Amino acid sequence: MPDSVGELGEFGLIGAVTARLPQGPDVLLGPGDDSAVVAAPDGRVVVTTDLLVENRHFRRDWSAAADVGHKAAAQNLSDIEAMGARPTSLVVGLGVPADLPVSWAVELSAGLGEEAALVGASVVGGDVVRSPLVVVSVTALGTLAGAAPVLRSGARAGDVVALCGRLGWAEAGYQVLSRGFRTPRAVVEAHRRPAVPYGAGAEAAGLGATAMCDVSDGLLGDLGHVATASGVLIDVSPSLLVVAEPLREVASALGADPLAWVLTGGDDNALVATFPADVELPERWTVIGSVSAGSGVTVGGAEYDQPAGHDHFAGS
Ligand SMILES: Nc1ncnc2c1ncn2[C@@H]1O[C@H](COP(=O)(O)OP(=O)(O)O)[C@@H](O)[C@H]1O
Ligand SMILES: Cc1ncc(C[n+]2csc(CCOP(=O)(O)OP(=O)(O)O)c2C)c(N)n1
Ligand SMILES: [Mg+2]
Repeated sequence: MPDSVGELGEFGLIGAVTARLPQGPDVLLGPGDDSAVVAAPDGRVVVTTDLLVENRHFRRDWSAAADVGHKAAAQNLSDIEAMGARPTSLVVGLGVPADLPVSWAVELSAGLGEEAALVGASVVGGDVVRSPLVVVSVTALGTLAGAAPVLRSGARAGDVVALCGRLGWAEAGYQVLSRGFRTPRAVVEAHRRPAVPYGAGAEAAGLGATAMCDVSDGLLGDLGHVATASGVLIDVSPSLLVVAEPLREVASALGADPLAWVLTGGDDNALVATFPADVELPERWTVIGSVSAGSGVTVGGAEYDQPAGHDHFAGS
């Protein structure tokens, strides 16, 4: 097989990336025709899209191709989870330079398929195009299986705020990678591949979550969207947040504040939801704050005076 995608050509590349994509039970027709066909017995489709651009979301010298595939899938699958839905399928728009090794594109595609398979979802189609940088545009479809979607707008005064998943890990990884280090491995891996708490979205919906979103830009920033959409004040209690040991270790080596990474670091794709106060939460959900009348997000009752999370156009 030729080494570069340019030598292989468009249709050779499509053949190579679709060769190893297992198809799950929701797929009626997978890759190969003009469109795919996916079952939606519920009569509604949950759909979301997120774009990953080389050097903005990942670097090829920091992440392997499979890591980028896992990340691109995870970032979209977590948005489906955040509606209280179950992901069923992904379609992938892939822009690649002509000199990209074929193996890189194939491993990226395999990473997408493997991450999707963690929730029983499948890559059902896509597109390839020549591009000066690697660009991965993923659209995810999901099903609510008869349930109501959990919106950002449903939080009510008196609710509790609960978190499922890790926060601050990817930011710690980004900080060490930015300084040319490759360890601690756990945080570097967290930057490369988010650990989405699959199934927790539908679980939260079943427990009566009133509002939910995934934390892609940073906890305070994303809770800000919930507070605004719901017309409430959300307070996060810093004493209820876990600052894991690897974060403390990295922060002390870099002279940084690990709590700031937990509060504002992006890329972890945890789920945060509000629930009526009498909810009984499974172990993987932790109460981290409360909802009251008012507006905005506070930390321990006080305004937070640093940027609340990632903004692609901040400082531009
Ligand atoms: N270019 C766009 N055209 C239409 N809707 C968009 C566009 N970009 C973002 N949105 C919508 O705005 C909302 C917020 O987007 P974003 O912050 O990217 O959400 P998320 O963090 O869940 O990916 C989403 O509902 C998204 O679909
Ligand atoms: C090379 C590199 N630089 C910086 C970052 C940090 N970063 C880039 S985008 C982002 C936030 C999440 O991405 P976005 O496109 O805003 O996703 P969405 O909120 O739409 O899901 C973060 C923390 C990174 N992951 N990789
Ligand atoms: Mg988005």
